[in-house]
Amino acid sequence: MTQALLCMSHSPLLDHADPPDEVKAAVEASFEHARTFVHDFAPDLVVNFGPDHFNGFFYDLMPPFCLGYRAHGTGDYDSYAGDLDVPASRAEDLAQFVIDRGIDLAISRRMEVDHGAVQPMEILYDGDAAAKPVLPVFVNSVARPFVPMSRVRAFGRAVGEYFRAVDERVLFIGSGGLSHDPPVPQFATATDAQREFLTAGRHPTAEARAARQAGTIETARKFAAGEADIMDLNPDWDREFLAVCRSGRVEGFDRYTADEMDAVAGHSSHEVRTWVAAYSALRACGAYEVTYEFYRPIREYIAGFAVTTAILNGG
Ligand SMILES: O=C(O)/C=C/c1cccc(O)c1O
Ligand SMILES: [Fe+2]
Repeated sequence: MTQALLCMSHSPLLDHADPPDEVKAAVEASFEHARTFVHDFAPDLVVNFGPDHFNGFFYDLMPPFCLGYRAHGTGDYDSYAGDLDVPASRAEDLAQFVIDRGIDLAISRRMEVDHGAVQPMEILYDGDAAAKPVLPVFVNSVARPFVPMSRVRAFGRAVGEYFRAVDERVLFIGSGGLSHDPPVPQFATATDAQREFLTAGRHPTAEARAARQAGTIETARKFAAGEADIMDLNPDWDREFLAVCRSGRVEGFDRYTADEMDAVAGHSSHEVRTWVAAYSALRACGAYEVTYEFYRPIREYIAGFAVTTAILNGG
């Protein structure tokens, strides 16, 4: 009975942008480290805290957290398109446990997950996000209103408490960029057409999907060339966030507020909520130590890009 953690940034631009060779090599080395860590740990089960970018979750019904009893990859940006291997009765059991602890967790019997959720599993398992049994956990990271970070922490803690006494090797994954501000529309500033998409844009046409993706790819190209009008990455903010992860004092996450994150780290910096949930889950299992940390601000990927691993002390 043991637990471990892998938190990493994702970017749909990994295969659609061309950073300098040295950057690509450094990122690939961090992925190789993650693979070795996870393969050595050999999890029986993965708990995957992931965001969504208006591919699976829309404003017609937007929960702060949702556990999938079944899940299917949307295949956006050529990401994994297929069913995940979700142990449904396990998911039902976890949901009841978490709800009994006062967390209003939503559930889905037909969840759709996008690149943000599946990319770590794809990187770990040679493109196969169904390679391991996984409990897919959506953490709202792009669509206001956001719950306070203390609630994300409480949610992660409840998930961790469930696994503390379980006789299995459990890997908590958190998937999200640190500071970044990709061109995902905000409801408050969106056009009517964008608002309709944000509310009910599920299953777009191939043309609509291609246009969206081409827009992001072009923004990334311009951002790397210093020509895009999106907010810059914030390496200082990223390093401070990583320091809280490293400290083991997960209460330190509570000081992050949505308004300040938007202002200094970009509208998608909320993806660190997946990290907060994952680190809080691990902390609920015991004191931990961060065993690996990689960080680069990478404009080509529109991401403060980090990879960390952690194990329980003495683990
Ligand atoms: O969903 C999109 O169109 C863009 C997503 C994106 C871009 C850059 C970094 C990320 O973490 C993303 O999810
Ligand atoms: Fe993302």
